[in-house]
Amino acid sequence: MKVTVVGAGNVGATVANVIALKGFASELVLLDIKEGVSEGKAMDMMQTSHMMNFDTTIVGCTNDYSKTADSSVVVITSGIPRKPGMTREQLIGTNAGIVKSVVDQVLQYSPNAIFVIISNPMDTMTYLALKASGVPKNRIIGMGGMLDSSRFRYYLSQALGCTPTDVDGMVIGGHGDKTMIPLARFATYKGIPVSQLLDKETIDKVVADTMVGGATLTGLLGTSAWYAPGAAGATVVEAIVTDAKKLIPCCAYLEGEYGETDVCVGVPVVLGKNGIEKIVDVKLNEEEQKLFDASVAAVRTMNAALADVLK
Ligand SMILES: NC(=O)C1=CN([C@@H]2O[C@H](COP(=O)(O)OP(=O)(O)OC[C@H]3O[C@@H](n4cnc5c(N)ncnc54)[C@H](O)[C@@H]3O)[C@@H](O)[C@H]2O)C=CC1
Ligand SMILES: O=C([O-])CC(=O)C(=O)O
Repeated sequence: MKVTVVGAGNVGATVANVIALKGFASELVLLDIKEGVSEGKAMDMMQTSHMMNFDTTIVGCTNDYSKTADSSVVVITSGIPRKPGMTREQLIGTNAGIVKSVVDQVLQYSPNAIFVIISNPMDTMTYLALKASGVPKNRIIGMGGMLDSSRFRYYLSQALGCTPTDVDGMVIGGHGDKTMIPLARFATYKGIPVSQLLDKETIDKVVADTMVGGATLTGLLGTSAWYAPGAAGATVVEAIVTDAKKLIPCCAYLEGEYGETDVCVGVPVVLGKNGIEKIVDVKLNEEEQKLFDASVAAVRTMNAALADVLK
């Protein structure tokens, strides 16, 4: 299957590299507007193929959408990242125009593509991609929850003194410093509820650290993170391309689920060859539902800023 990644910066190049290493795509196209960068990164990755044992053909191109024709999945990472002290929401002014123009151009050559939106503010960019394109809702997926859940598992493992692979946990809601909802009530260590192993104060700190996980890395790196975001993007693509029916929290368009309509926000979904094949409506308790409603309200406020782009 052919996969395209638009934006060959930190996140896009990492998504591409992890997809190649995983070996599930036959062809991978990397596209950027910066002359030569995609071509150079594609060539550099291809020169690792015999060492890393993958057979994916990676092609780089400078803004040539004909090379992306007939892609099954298109990942959008184009746009600016935040700098220390900024919120993701502050990127909307620049990124909305970029994301809309990329979606339009992709559709000219891949009318049946499934989109995975990564550019920030991701929930609003996902809503924009859906509204601007008219593509059915199952084919527009925002990536945030996979990454946030992975960070949640990491912080839980640090608190438990174990490996993150022994921990399960999910983050829903918006992909923002204040809108994320790590579902501590459902988090487990090898099936044991973490509430039996960690005190409330420790769990509260894990939740707070998870919510600002991206901001913490931005403070350390001077730009936002890419290894975990890249791996998370590739994991979402893998579930679609391999028709894996995996349950992964993703940003999805809601039409009544969780009591919300006309908004894209993070919820657990089943991913397969049709993109979002099912939204799993988890029974939230009163406190979690309140957090979810507040998260959706914040995302809606952000979406209102799209009025001009969507005209
Ligand atoms: N949803 C999520 O979980 C995450 C989202 N992000 C977001 O992903 C985006 C990319 O981040 P980075 O890769 O770190 O930034 P970056 O600056 O390293 O790369 C962005 C790339 O997009 C390219 N670009 C800009 N306009 C373009 C256009 N019209 N067409 C094609 N390419 C274009 C740039 O030339 C650049 O190479 C940011 O908006 C960031 O906030 C980052 C991490 C996680
Ligand atoms: O923090 C950022 O701006 C980038 C991002 O979405 C993340 O790493 O979670």
